[in-house]
Amino acid sequence: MTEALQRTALHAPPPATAPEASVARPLIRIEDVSLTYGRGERKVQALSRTSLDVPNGDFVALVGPSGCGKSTILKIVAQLLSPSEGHVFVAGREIGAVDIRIGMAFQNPTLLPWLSIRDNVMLPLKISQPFRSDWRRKKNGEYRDRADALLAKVGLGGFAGHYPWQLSGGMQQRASLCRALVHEPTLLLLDEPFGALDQFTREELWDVLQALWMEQKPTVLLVTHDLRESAYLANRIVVMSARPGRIIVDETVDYQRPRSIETTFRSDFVELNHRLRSLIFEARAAGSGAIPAGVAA
Ligand SMILES: Nc1ncnc2c1ncn2[C@@H]1O[C@H](COP(=O)(O)OP(=O)(O)OP(=O)(O)O)[C@@H](O)[C@H]1O
Repeated sequence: MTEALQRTALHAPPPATAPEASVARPLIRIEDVSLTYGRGERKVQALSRTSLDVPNGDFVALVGPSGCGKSTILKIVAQLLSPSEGHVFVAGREIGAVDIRIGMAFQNPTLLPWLSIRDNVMLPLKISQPFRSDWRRKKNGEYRDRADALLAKVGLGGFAGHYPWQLSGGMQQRASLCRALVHEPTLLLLDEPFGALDQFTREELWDVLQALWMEQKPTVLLVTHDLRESAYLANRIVVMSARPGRIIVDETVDYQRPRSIETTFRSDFVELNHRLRSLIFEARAAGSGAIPAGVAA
């Protein structure tokens, strides 16, 4: 077993039969989930018996080799895809049985070009309950104030009336974070939200996201290729094997918050990054879903 692997906590999901009263129920439980895209010769197995528990308010980063199924996990949790096998539970009930508010942000800010930044940010209030019922009554008052307050928090106070094309990529991504959080979601799904930004803008947005998370405390699943980003932002970093992906390592990150760029210069932060890097390197080399040498099944 490599030193990197020996030092890393292994993921061990609690048994499905654990008595509810004695175990804090996770907000999200992914249990033995497999997913295969397509059929016949075009079949691609993206996930293989993946299990993950995410407690309410946790901040979990998913990292792993390209194509290992990270975005597929987000899509399953967002109910855009159904698992081929296994189960997903939300607040203890099969996914779909409970309505929870979800916020999402992607690498591409996906703002609607014909709407102002404020109107883009207010969209979730227009389309999701319980806000939708009050849309007509509150859109020019409470909802507008809520969007403006959030925009001010991320440094876009003077840009509410601008259109997306009048903003830089980093500013658009700030607006997209506001849109993901304006309806105070229980669950925030982030798929490489800063992947297209330069390093300095990206680091600024880590701070923005950290501050918003500390204030609202949504449960976050963040997919990222940036290991520094995962260690800066998350409470836990979950490492996946190469496709078909499964979780091979679940590492706790307990740096005090708020973290700052100075945190990233600490020797233990740098060491953690090296360790994650070598894990992913080994997972890539193992390929075909094989578990890197030394990692217990
Ligand atoms: N709609 C689809 N149809 C067929 N195969 C798909 C589809 N979506 C994803 N895949 C395949 O499933 C595997 C997992 O894809 P996924 O996007 O979840 O990986 P990922 O870990 O997020 O990748 P990356 O890090 O490169 O963004 C990949 O091999 C991908 O090619």
